[in-house]
Amino acid sequence: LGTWNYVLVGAPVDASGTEKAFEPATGRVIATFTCLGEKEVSLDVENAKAAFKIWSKKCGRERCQILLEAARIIKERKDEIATVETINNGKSIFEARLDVDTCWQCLEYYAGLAASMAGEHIQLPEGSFGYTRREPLGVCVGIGAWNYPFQTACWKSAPALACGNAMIFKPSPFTPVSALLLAEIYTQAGMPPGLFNVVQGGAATGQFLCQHQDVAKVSFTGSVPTGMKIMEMSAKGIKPVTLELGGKSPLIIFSDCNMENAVKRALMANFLMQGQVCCNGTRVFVQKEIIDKFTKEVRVLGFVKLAKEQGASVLCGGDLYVPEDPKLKEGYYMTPCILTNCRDDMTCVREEIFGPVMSILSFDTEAEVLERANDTTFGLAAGVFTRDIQRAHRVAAELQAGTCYINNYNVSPVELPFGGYKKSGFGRENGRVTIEYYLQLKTVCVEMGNVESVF
Ligand SMILES: NC(=O)c1ccc[n+]([C@@H]2O[C@H](COP(=O)([O-])OP(=O)(O)OC[C@H]3O[C@@H](n4cnc5c(N)ncnc54)[C@H](O)[C@@H]3O)[C@@H](O)[C@H]2O)c1
Ligand SMILES: O=CCc1c[nH]cn1
Repeated sequence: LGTWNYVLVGAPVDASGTEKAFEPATGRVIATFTCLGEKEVSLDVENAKAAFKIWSKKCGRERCQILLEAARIIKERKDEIATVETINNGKSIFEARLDVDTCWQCLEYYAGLAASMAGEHIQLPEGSFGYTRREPLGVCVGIGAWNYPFQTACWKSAPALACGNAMIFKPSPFTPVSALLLAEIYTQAGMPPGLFNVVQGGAATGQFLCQHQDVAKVSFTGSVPTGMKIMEMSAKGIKPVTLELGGKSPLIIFSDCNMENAVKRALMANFLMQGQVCCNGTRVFVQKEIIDKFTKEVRVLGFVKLAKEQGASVLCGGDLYVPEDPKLKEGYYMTPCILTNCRDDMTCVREEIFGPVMSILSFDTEAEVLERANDTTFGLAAGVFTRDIQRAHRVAAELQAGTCYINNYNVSPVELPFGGYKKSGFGRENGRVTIEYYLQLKTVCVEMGNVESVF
């Protein structure tokens, strides 16, 4: 790929230094970029405001057409986007391609909704009436984490743009590259310049964006500590905020489950994307009667899966791993780790590790496992494996999590809302409900007769 130097908005006038982006597989520097300062951020907001004026006047059908064209281009450029993502993020090309699929699907989905957004007509006495208009918020800011760089940019921008907003997106400084491809694609599809802008930088640049008086909303994906700061800054400006934060999600496996499915999905719930998925089911509660069988099977399948990927005999221990290929010697690797005999009070069970580490915990009864599963400050996701349909729904209803999976884990169809309970955040991405987070409601009250004064 060579080395890139991106300066996105004119010449930097008060930029706060540069950052380097790496290829985790080899450790090489693939991009150097300027972290934008307050003046560039303001210039970007001005550009976005100008674009918003044009875009917000378009009808839903017109916005739909442009989003559909962008979705088509993403499909056409799928391999290129996935390759960039793999180089910069380190995920496998197979997973990166799946991510890109979720992105064009997201654009298609919100394109479909764009044309159907409508208010209500309400009849009042004496022929008077009211109606509601669903209006965009203005310039929205999206701030992303590094684990799903292109997907996060799409999941935030598609509903925002479909609703008629502009968006300024700041990717993580670890993964600054693929969001630029999205900006290029949106422009190619026909969006006005400045409607979707990418701003590079770290915490300081993020703060300038959140604090800008003309920013109407912030949608943030990242860790709980940063989410708290974003919420504080947004509160000062009375700005609505969406927080998509971390988790430590429980996956409950009852003894009556289909063992093969439970084992396969427990692996997916922990080792997808090197374990760096926010909703991973890293606390695996297994009912006592089957814990020995489950532990044996999960290890066997783990060995097989890894052996296939790496072509070698594999450890299951969370050690640093140095590949034999000399090109990969400077990269960042560890072997997947399965911990058994865990207790609820252990740090590995309580805190988000954000790496390939599965903790297996034993339980006896449904009531007990529910109490233990919910005993966390997080509430992003949860899963249950059982053949008992009543129990499946009873448990899903009791789990304190924004997404509950029954007999599956770690699927994120764009049609279903995704987001957290408790400290895992609030607001949603995906699904019809997300348009509520990018629209404001105006009531128009219309008098058809004469009016009196009480004075
Ligand atoms: N719930 C979800 O949908 C979801 C999805 C992906 C990742 N995550 C979570 O993200 C975390 C990992 O991502 P990370 O390490 O990049 O998170 P992070 O909180 O360190 O950084 C996220 C983003 O915030 C920016 N940032 C940092 N400090 C800031 C500040 N003071 N003001 C404004 N912006 C600031 C960073 O530059 C980055 O772009 C994990 O906890 C993971 O669970 C959640
Ligand atoms: O990392 C969390 C976001 C996500 C979950 N599944 C796909 N993307």
